[in-house]
Amino acid sequence: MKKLSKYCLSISGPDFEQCSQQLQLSEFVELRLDLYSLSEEELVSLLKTPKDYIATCRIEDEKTSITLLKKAIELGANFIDVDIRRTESFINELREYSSRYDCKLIISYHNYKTTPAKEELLSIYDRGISFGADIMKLATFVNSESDNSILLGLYSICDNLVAFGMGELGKISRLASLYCGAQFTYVSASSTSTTASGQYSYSEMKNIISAINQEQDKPISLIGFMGVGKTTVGDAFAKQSKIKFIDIDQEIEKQTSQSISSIFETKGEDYFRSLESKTLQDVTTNPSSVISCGGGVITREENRIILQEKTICIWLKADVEYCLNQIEGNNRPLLEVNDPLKKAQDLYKSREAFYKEVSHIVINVKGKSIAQICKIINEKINKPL
Ligand SMILES: Nc1ncnc2c1ncn2[C@@H]1O[C@H](COP(=O)(O)OP(=O)(O)OP(=O)(O)O)[C@@H](O)[C@H]1O
Ligand SMILES: O=C(O)C1=C[C@@H](O)[C@@H](O)[C@H](O)C1
Ligand SMILES: [Mg+2]
Repeated sequence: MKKLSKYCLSISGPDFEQCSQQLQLSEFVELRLDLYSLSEEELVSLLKTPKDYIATCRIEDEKTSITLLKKAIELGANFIDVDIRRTESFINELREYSSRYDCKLIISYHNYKTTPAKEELLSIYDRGISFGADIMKLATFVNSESDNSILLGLYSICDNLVAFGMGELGKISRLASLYCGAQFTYVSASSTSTTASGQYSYSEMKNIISAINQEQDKPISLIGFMGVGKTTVGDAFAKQSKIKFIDIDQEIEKQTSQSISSIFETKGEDYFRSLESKTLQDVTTNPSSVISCGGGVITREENRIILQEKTICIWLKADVEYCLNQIEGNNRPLLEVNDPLKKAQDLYKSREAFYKEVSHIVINVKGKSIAQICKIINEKINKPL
């Protein structure tokens, strides 16, 4: 089956004109056959839509519902939605009929009053799957924040699940479900044409998700103490993700044709810090990149603001001994003193709070291979959509 849109627009109708108008808004829709008043001809025209759709019919009378859903299956429904409270023969007949076509079965459970306990929801889920559901849908009324946690927590245990809360308090779960593993979420054509309580409108949901994606479309920056692995991990992660790698120290060396040590020696730390700030400012405009920073980048406030606001900032964290051990034999200008361990400890102490303040993600790297660190980065920044 081709990839479906994540937003299933539930068409409220009720007449043909309204249905047709709402249908224009999305590539994936739910046709609520119980909500419309259509002529036979209009119904057939609707069911023949080239859009992807779920056919749902909540008319009590099982004979009428079966006739309508079978028609939808024949005319191109991608899914039919059947309530778990229907008789077994109803579910079996439709499962058998849909399997003859390219149509999947959603078995749905609704509770318009409350969200049952996790164990009860799991047993309903199991029952739906044992009836042959391709997707099990759980929609329950949310009366408290913990109800949202119950619903969203099911995603870590159940596959092929679409679970979300109804009502105002449950609204956020309709969005969050996409980030937990739901294949799609239901939206309405507008705030006045919802088919269930708490639905976002299609445009509202798209705007929120596009804002979240934009927020995630920032370069990744790696910060942390000298020798912790920023350059090595950054380079490896960029190669693996096929995105650009920029190392601020290397960038400065390229631009000045001078080594970092030599800049420190001839022009001093302040001069180096200004070059570092300018370079950071320039390179953070590239969204698809990994930027490895120098260990002291967070000492300037202007840099901290950039890292925090314009990048997804990852602190590679380890103790000073680990870091020094990694750079043994390599010169770092700030550590060319009589007692490098003491100097490094003092530097670390003065910087630790800044690393913490600026970073959005912290990774303890001690004892982890470069590949393991890259895997963790991938998991932590993974974009759901
Ligand atoms: N997780 C790791 N496992 C094994 N070796 C590592 C790991 N991380 C870094 N190294 C090694 O440690 C050394 C220092 O790493 P790297 O130069 O990437 O640190 P850095 O954080 O960029 O330091 P600086 O702030 O001084 O630029 C390198 O030789 C690198 O190969
Ligand atoms: O910790 C620091 O202040 C530094 C770290 C290195 O990456 C270089 O940027 C330079 O040695 C300064
Ligand atoms: Mg480095």
